[in-house]
Amino acid sequence: MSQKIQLKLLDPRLGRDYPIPAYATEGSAGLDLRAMLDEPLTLEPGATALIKTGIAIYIGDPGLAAVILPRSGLGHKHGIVLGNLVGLIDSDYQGELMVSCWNRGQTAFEIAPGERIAQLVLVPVVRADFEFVSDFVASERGAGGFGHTGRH
Ligand SMILES: O=c1ccn([C@H]2C[C@H](O)[C@@H](COP(=O)(O)OP(=O)(O)OP(=O)(O)O)O2)c(=O)[nH]1
Ligand SMILES: [Mg+2]
Repeated sequence: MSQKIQLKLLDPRLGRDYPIPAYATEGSAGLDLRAMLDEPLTLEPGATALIKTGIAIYIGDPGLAAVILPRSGLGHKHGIVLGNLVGLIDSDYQGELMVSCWNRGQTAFEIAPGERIAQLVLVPVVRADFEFVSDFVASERGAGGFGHTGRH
């Protein structure tokens, strides 16, 4: 399924020096986001940096949102994940998409200008229309959680 989403290119290097945002394959769920840095950035172990992506999107529909997720190769091999673990992009956000890059690894990692550092996934959203009650109809689980059903 696809959906028209407005996108602004905020950095002139996109479409000139680096490809404009595009899905890598027909089946890709994620759209890679690039680090619009002016020079290489070394992320020391444990360090976090907020990195511009050079793009803004306006989702516009409250029934949709986007999430920013780590790229698996960077996360698994180099420890480069997100400082907020997952980024949530509200449907009414119109600012530049920012990526909080966190080096959770043991070695420094250099991010090159234009490098693909994370990915954006559009997701459906169901917003709650709360009905305030004082009791719930009993369920099988009740209030049991956090390992209540055992390990194996
Ligand atoms: O990784 C991220 C996470 C968020 N955002 C933008 C889009 C999102 O709609 C907005 C607010 O994010 P969130 O609600 O998660 O942050 P907050 O700390 O609650 O800020 P706010 O008070 O602005 O809602 O920041 C990003 O660009 N990148
Ligand atoms: Mg918020």
